[in-house]
Amino acid sequence: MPVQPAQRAVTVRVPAKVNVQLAVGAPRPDGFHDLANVFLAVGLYDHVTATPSPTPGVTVSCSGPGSELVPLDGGNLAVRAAEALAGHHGVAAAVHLHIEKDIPVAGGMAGGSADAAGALVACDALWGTGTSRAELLALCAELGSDVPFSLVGGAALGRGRGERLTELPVAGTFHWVFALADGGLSTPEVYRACDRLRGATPVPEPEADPALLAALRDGDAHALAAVLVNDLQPAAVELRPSLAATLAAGLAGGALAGLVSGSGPSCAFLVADAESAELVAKSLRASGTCRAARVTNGPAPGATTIGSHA
Ligand SMILES: C[C@@](CO)(OP(=O)(O)O)[C@H](O)COP(=O)(O)OP(=O)(O)OC[C@H]1O[C@@H](n2ccc(N)nc2=O)[C@H](O)[C@@H]1O
Ligand SMILES: Nc1ncnc2c1ncn2[C@@H]1O[C@H](COP(=O)(O)OP(=O)(O)O)[C@@H](O)[C@H]1O
Repeated sequence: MPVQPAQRAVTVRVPAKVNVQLAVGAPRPDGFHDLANVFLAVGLYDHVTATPSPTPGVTVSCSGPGSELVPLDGGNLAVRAAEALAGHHGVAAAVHLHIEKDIPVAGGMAGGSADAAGALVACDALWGTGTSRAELLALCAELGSDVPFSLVGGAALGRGRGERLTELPVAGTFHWVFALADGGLSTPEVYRACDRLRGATPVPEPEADPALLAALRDGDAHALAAVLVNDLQPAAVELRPSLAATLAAGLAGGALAGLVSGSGPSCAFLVADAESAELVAKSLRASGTCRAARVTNGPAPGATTIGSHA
């Protein structure tokens, strides 16, 4: 039976992520790095709404914190996603995307990737193109290394440049506090700084840590805290030395462990429970070492359609 297109606007909710392990290999000839990237989706969300447009093409608007930093042209990853889906199916795109931001922009929490995954799912429903999960994942991987995970959510190990996913079992809920920083860090610049800091030191093949996978599977926050690791952290801290004080403030405030989230500059603190999360967030706010502190938890679901509306 042909898929019936939705006539009205479609809204999709998409989560942020933290990398609980980010093992980075040597640079590849194509400029990317092979990774063992253990993603955990957390409950800070952007919302992407796709509305039929009377004129051909893809337009975008954005609201919420940091929206002034989001490009509103073809450089927007959500616009590229809608264009890629239209191209894949040979349909003419005529859509307006609205992004309601809550994921910090350029914060190492995959906000642009989330918006791309959200736009794919929203446009697919709006256009009734019935794209299979496998096709969606392939489109995601073309858009960016982190985009497949934004679609899938939960927890997953990303191999290759992070786009080849194996979903991971997780028991229970892990509680987190994110310390948000003013301004962003450029992902390519952080990878370049990582290479520079390593110099001629031989770089081992990145491998997922079995103890970390077991901690996720067992829902053991103390065990996870002992093995959190981000190979990009020294580079992020070198580019933004103030992150050292942020990391120290979270630990002094009672976090089990802290690390830079992906390429930064957001810092993620794993805490024992929801009550400790509030205390650590309060302590971080009082420390003056971050712009804001947000309490959340994971795993969170991936891109989820939350409604079709007028
Ligand atoms: C570091 C991570 C950790 O999950 O995320 P963020 O913290 O930035 O969100 C990712 O590897 C970012 O993934 P994403 O932001 O999708 O990167 P892409 O658009 O694919 O690539 C942007 C640039 O980052 C570098 N890059 C990215 C992925 C990778 N495995 N190796 C790289 O060297 C390359 O310089 C590339 O040109
Ligand atoms: N929809 C989008 N939301 C946020 N940033 C976007 C978007 N589309 C493109 N960008 C660009 O991507 C850069 C990285 O943003 P983001 O994905 O939020 O951070 P990170 O790569 O650190 O996780 C931004 O500086 C911005 O120029």
